[in-house]
Amino acid sequence: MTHIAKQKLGQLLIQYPKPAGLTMGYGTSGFRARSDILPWIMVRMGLLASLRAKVKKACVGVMITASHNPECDNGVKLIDPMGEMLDQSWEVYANNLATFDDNIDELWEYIELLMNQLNVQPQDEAVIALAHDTRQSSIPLAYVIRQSAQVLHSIILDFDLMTTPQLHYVVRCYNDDCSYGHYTEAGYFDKLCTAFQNLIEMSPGAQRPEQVIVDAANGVGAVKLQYVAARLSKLIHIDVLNDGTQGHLNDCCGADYVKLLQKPPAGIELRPSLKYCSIDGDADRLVYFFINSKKQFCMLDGDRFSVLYASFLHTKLQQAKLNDVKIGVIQTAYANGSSTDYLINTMHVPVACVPTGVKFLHHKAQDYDIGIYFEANGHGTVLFSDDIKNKIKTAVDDQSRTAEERLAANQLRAFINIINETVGDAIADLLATEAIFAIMHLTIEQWLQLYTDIPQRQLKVSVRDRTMIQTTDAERCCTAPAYLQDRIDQIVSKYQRGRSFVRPSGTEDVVRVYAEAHTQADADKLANEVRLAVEEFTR
Ligand SMILES: CC(=O)N[C@H]1[C@@H](OP(=O)(O)O)O[C@H](CO)[C@@H](O)[C@@H]1O
Ligand SMILES: [Mg+2]
Repeated sequence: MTHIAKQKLGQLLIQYPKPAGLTMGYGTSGFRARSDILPWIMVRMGLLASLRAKVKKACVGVMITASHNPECDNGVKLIDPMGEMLDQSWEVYANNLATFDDNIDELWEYIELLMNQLNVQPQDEAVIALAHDTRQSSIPLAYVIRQSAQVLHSIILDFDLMTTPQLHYVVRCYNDDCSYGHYTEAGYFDKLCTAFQNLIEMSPGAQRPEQVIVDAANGVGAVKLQYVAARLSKLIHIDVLNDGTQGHLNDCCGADYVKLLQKPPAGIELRPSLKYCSIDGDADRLVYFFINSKKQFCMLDGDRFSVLYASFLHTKLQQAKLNDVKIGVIQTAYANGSSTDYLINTMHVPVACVPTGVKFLHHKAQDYDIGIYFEANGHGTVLFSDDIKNKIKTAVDDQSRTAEERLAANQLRAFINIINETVGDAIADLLATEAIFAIMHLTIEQWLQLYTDIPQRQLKVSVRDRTMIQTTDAERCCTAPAYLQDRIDQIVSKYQRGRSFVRPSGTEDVVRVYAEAHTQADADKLANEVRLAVEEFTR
């Protein structure tokens, strides 16, 4: 049996050779690169997913996507049984597997060593949930995963075309005996749409949600949103633009484009008093935007969702008389300084700062009864502890409570069911936000007015070797190259409300520069000065 498995793997190594001299690492969001150089890494990841599933005796997910990257790129990320990102300790195995060339004896020896260490057998059961985005390269890459996972006798559940958060959701449901929902796409839509409808219908005086126009980045989210739009058409008017019928994936559109360039997607003429959103290529990010009466472009990013959700949840907890609930917001260094200030000093909500990457935010959010996490780019969700879920459920059924208290508890329960707790989910976040607008009678302008962003600028710098840049303190302080941080401090000190940091990207071959200052001109100037310093120190 082992002999046949080794032989099959040997054939895959010949069929999908590793390009000479190529090194790759499991970054912020798995492996990502130009799609034509990826098949060999899929061979390794099919094996890794199988081993993980055997060890956990549970289904694990494999998602083929490069999210907001250009269409020519692709990538692969693994999903752990509870719908979380792959445990960090396993990134080491991913990286080790990626170092092997196409020598079958050496690779097989390592696989056997791992199986020994992990105490699993090739014939142990393994179930892998596989899905992909709309990229042309995705289906062939998913096929390589399938072939390689079968070497170790894995069973493949093929979910075909899905958003990343949908796959996280179905993996969780499959392993959770469906207590989180049914492990199908229909189950996913059912849970979210029913909860949205319940929340609106149970809330007296809720306004009918206003029309929302969504730029779907020409990606997988377009198809899925169209389904939601049709299903909820009596309650909310969702229009989908950039639906993939004409433009290219993420090309001058999508959440990353809008957030980074702080302008609307190309070709969309914004009309006053309408509200717009952009999602990204795998539909796990969301940003809102509109044009104000002065014809200025206004954008609401991930930081704004944290504030909105914290405020809604806080209000409902108070109305439900559920006290002593530990709410916290988790941000990264990219969060606008004004949002952090508003959360801490106006809303009195504790804020934690962690390194970039959803895995860090998600992990930290588990420390709270209600942990709200968002990256500034619009990726985020809310985690509710079992304890708070039980308290809310008990409050709903508690006849000794007033009708108002029970209603608030019921609204919380419906809100929890809209949210995809496994990972940030653009569709879930859109429905949650629209429900809050309707219940709280809030307009997008009022949401924006809660605080004023400090002007900011992000730049990408191409350097010889981005790993020369090392950081600490949730990436806010640079430890290498020596004296670069001193230089940054010196530059920042010249600017009113200045703040800046640099870090190597985990998904692109660039160093990212972030800068904030009192005016946009100053933020641009500060970012540029820091860029020059990075170039000088990495020459
Ligand atoms: C500044 C920024 O937005 N960085 C993004 C980006 O990571 P980088 O490591 O910065 O390339 O892609 C990640 C995956 O989508 C996302 O988690 C992260 O927030
Ligand atoms: Mg994404």
